[in-house]
Amino acid sequence: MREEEEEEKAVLEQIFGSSSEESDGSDGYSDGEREGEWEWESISEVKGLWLCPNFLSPRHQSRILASIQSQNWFPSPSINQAMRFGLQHLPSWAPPLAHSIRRSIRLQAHNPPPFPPHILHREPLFDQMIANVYQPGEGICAHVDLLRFDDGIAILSLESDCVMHFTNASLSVPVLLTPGSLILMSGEARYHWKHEINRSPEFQIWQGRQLTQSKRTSITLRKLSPSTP
Ligand SMILES: O=C(O)CCC(=O)C(=O)O
Ligand SMILES: [Fe+2]
Repeated sequence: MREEEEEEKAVLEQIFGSSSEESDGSDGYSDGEREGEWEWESISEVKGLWLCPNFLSPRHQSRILASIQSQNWFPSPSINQAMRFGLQHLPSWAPPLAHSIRRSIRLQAHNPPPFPPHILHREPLFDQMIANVYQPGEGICAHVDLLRFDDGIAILSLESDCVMHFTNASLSVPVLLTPGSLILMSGEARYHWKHEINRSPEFQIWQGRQLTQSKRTSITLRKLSPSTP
């Protein structure tokens, strides 16, 4: 095994556990420890929006955060975003994460599934990543992701709870994003609804409860549109 491959394997094992520990033995890496926790919920008001509240264990969340820190993606408070384009430039934990997303969807018999088959089976599932860091009070304005990105977007939340609102012309639908949760957007949710996080008050309210704000990190995984030059 080449040196880089060994290094890669070590990083993956550090983040996701060794394959002998957690592999199902059939299709490579599997986040075996988590499989019982994966429950996909459809957000019924927003077609194409799905939430898996316990996607990543606290241990796996910490390992991803430690990897981000060790690679110094955010060397100063003024830098709050890191982007990677191209499969070969994604962090080593991103492909296993994509694999787990696929596996979690295949394991559940939802109809329609959280990602439609043409997205679920594309290769690669994602080739672009953006990591965002939000300090307390910071969020993101209502937007639809750029069309240079294809359908089928995943957002992993880390460190702090927040409420994300999905809005269209007449409705605003709040969704609680807890650390370790993952949302998937496709179709209408991706193209016809805006998403936004307003943390400008010192707290957000979820079902009458105040959510304490602290630093939040999110990882958005997308696929570049085929037409992108
Ligand atoms: O931080 C988030 O959860 C959302 C990020 C987002 O919407 C984006 O990067 O387009
Ligand atoms: Fe977005």
